[in-house]
Amino acid sequence: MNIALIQADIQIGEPTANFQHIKKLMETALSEGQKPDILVLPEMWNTGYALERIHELADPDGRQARELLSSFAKRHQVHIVGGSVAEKKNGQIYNTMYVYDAAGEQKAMYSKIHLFRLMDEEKHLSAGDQAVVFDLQPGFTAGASICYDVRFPELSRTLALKGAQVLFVPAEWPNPRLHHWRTLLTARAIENQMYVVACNRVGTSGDTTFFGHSMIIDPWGDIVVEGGEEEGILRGALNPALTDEVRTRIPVFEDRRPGLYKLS
Ligand SMILES: O=C(O)CCC(=O)C(=O)O
Repeated sequence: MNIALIQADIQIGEPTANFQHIKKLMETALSEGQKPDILVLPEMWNTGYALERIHELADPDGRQARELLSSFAKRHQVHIVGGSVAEKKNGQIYNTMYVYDAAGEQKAMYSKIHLFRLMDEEKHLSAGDQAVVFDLQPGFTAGASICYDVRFPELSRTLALKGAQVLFVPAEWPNPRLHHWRTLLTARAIENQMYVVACNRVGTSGDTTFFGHSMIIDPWGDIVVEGGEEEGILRGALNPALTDEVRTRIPVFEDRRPGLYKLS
């Protein structure tokens, strides 16, 4: 399965410009190079972290994002793991991922479970309350997570136990924590013997800079591809058989001792 990661710059508080920009980058991903089976977008690509104005800027019921992703997926027959957008639902704001299949049907929806206090997310957003997996193709299951979620091994392990063979991680992960980004993503891949597909933004918002370094890591922990710090499309491929191969070689899931992992 060929994947294209859209490592985009995002303009803070400018949803109209961001919608146009993301659409253009998705078109570029399809018009250049090998046609991808899956497009992946970064976190909060509609508004950026314009949290002070998020009630006014967020997409009501994610309608505009869903319309774009669904019609684009159908027209170009490509799966889209739609990063995440600020979505307004019942008066609350969520950081929500939508996933579409190549027929333009919504396959999954996931709202970020762990809100990032260092950026005051919890003051402005509401947290999701469900761990979500979805099938990319029959027999190849994916797990959803967003940015800060990757610091919680409990979530990725739960997704792996629910069948995930690949973990998607759209992000707005800034400097100076490149070391954490690389290490945590690699650890999640190795410990769960799954692909990790992480799409980070680039550019600057106020005095925060985002370093990109989107990456695909295989179930053995090797980096398949890693981006630089510029905007662009990053391409790589997933081999669904590799997860089973690695899990057979070192049978971590058979060797777990869940009965001993309790606090009391
Ligand atoms: O955990 C981190 O260092 C970055 C997390 C983050 O920026 C986010 O969740 O938006």
